Amino acid sequence: MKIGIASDHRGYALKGRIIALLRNLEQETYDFGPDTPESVDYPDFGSTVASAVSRGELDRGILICGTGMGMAIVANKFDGVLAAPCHDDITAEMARMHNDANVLCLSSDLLGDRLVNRMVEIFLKTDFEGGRHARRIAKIRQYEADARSTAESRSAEAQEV
Ligand SMILES: O=C(CO)[C@H](O)[C@H](O)[C@H](O)COP(=O)(O)O
Repeated sequence: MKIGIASDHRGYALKGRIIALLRNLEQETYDFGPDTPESVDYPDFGSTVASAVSRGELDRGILICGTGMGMAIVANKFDGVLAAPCHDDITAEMARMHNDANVLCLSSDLLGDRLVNRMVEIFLKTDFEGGRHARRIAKIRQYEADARSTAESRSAEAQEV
């Protein structure tokens, strides 16, 4: 699986540990930064992984900030991205089974290393259940398509001034 990972400064150390885990699991892993633990803004790094997932260049993304919430908020702005801030093995499993999440958002401040390892493995190996859940995801995709076509028609209406 092609997996992209990024963090902010708070998630920098955990990013390194997850990259080592992904390599052990023989996943094709791409580090989207940052390269140092200096303070950065999570939208700058979350957006790089989210846009690559949106373009179909990555199968999955993993984003880490202090709580996981900022990364989830930014990642969900990108078409086709279903980013889930998960807190334990159950939310990681449900994010895949029911929500077909393609981006896992983790908290560096609140989760222990063993739990994070378990969550990452669950996130990678759990299949989407489909069925009634596919109908619900299709509705979310429709909202994205509607927003896209509204934006496109507004820009088509724009007059030169
Ligand atoms: O986005 C967040 C809140 O959900 C993250 O926890 C960030 O890592 C945090 O806001 C960064 O804050 P800092 O005080 O600049 O370290």
